[in-house]
Amino acid sequence: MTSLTFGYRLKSPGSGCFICRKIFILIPQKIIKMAPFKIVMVRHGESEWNEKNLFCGWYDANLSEKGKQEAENAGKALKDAGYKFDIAYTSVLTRAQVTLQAILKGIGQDDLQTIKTWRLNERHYGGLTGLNKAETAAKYGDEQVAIWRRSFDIPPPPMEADHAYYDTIVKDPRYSEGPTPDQFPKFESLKLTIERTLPFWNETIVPQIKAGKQILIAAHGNSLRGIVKHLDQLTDDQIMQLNLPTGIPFVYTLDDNLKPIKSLEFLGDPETVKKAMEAVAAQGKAK
Ligand SMILES: O=C(O)[C@H](O)COP(=O)(O)O
Repeated sequence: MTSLTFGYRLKSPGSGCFICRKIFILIPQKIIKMAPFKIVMVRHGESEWNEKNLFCGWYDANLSEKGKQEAENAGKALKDAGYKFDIAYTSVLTRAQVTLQAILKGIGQDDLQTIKTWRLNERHYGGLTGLNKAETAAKYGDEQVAIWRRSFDIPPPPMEADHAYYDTIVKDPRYSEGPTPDQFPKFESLKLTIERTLPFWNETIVPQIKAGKQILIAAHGNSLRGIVKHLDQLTDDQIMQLNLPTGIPFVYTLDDNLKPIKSLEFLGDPETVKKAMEAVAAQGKAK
């Protein structure tokens, strides 16, 4: 059944009152209008490796104490704004999943259907994984680190088989169902990240949006930057400027063609969001 929806919907189609259900049934298909759609995304809370300022990528860092608090706050912000979801998507990495669980607990939806996929993982930081970002900038220069962190298509150096975290990542059983060995990255630029995130967005998430589902995605700084670039059709230069803060949910309002009517609306005080974004940008500068 399809619902007639203008503005923000708090319940899934058909879950409303008897009269509303009747209206859904009686409205002829051709005048049914679904848009605007809303989708909520959130970067995980601060991880223990964010706290230590280490390139993390596919290393499975836990949330720091601050990150757990951020995740709880994100749940509170969504609860206060009245959000309920029909389905959630996250990566296979702990920091995103724990953030999602804290949010779902906060909004009273602990048991929400959740899909986990490696395609929403953080970008793979290759040979930089485990290095301190400020120390790397001191060694190679702020400019080089900015290129590694934020250029669209220049990747970091590969993670070779003798890298300290190679086995931990490549042999991790969570990847037994994918990526396949030839898909398994040794490094990723944002461009490469988008190449594995976008098929999941298009094939799995888009049909759910179009079906009128309320969706929450808890993922990572760069997998989400890829989705933002795609939605807002940002140029390769424009996306370089975007730094997503940890643990602050943001909302996209999309039209029938899934073009943004409103982009990146953070559920947070603008000054706090601005400072958090600046702090992320500054992580790659030598002290
Ligand atoms: O993987 C990481 O190190 C971070 O989660 C994202 O890092 P970045 O902001 O340096 O791209």
